Amino acid sequence: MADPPGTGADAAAITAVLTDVEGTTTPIRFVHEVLFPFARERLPDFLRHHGNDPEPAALLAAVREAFPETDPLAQLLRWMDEDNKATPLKTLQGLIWREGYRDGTLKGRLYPDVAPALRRWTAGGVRLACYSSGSEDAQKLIFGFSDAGDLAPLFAGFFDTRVGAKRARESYAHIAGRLGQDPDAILFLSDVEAELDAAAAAGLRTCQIVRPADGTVAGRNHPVAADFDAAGRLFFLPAR
Ligand SMILES: CSCCC(=O)C(=O)COP(=O)(O)O
Ligand SMILES: [Mg+2]
Repeated sequence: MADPPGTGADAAAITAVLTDVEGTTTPIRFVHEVLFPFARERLPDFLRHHGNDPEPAALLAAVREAFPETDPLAQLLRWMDEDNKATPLKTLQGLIWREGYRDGTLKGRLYPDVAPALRRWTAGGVRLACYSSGSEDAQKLIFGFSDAGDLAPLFAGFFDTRVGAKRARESYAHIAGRLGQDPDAILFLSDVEAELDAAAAAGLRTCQIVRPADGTVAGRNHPVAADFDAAGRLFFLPAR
């Protein structure tokens, strides 16, 4: 049987892996049942205590500018209800999670295949980067305070919605430029087909991670792997 497109021994070597978080490295339930409620519960108190600190104040100003008629706290809570990926909300969530990771209340949850694969791939010379709607800080925290130890030093880059939307081709072209890699030497791993379509349109190689525990449905347009071990085998990533 033919190899799926972009895979197989004759395909160009992968020199960088770009990974999504929710549904790819991390169970969707952890994000929606632990991280999001944690930030929602603490948001009013956080703004009371830190609303005048420079970073939160600038984020509140951005919310006010976008919705001058609405109380910023109400707008942030509405975005949370909608799982809206608005940059000020995602940045504030990261600031609130930081307190939880640092005081030991939160620990970043990763699927068990993720940390060993990331260690193998980077030890074998592959550059690793993350692209999530969660803020750059939130990404550093989930990998830095993960249940498999501090994995943040394995990453050469963290990218969030400030580079653009995850379903936009231009975002992936921008990330390839920032990583200094040819797009077709970068493998993007995600559970979401629309994100993979955008990455493929920018010339990146793609693999859909279809985690049974997350109920991900396999699409038709991209090679599919059930976990990082299978993705590594499909794309000849370093195996030891
Ligand atoms: C970086 S951990 C928090 C993830 C998050 O806030 C989120 O919205 C999930 O977005 P993703 O792009 O990783 O699906
Ligand atoms: Mg995802």
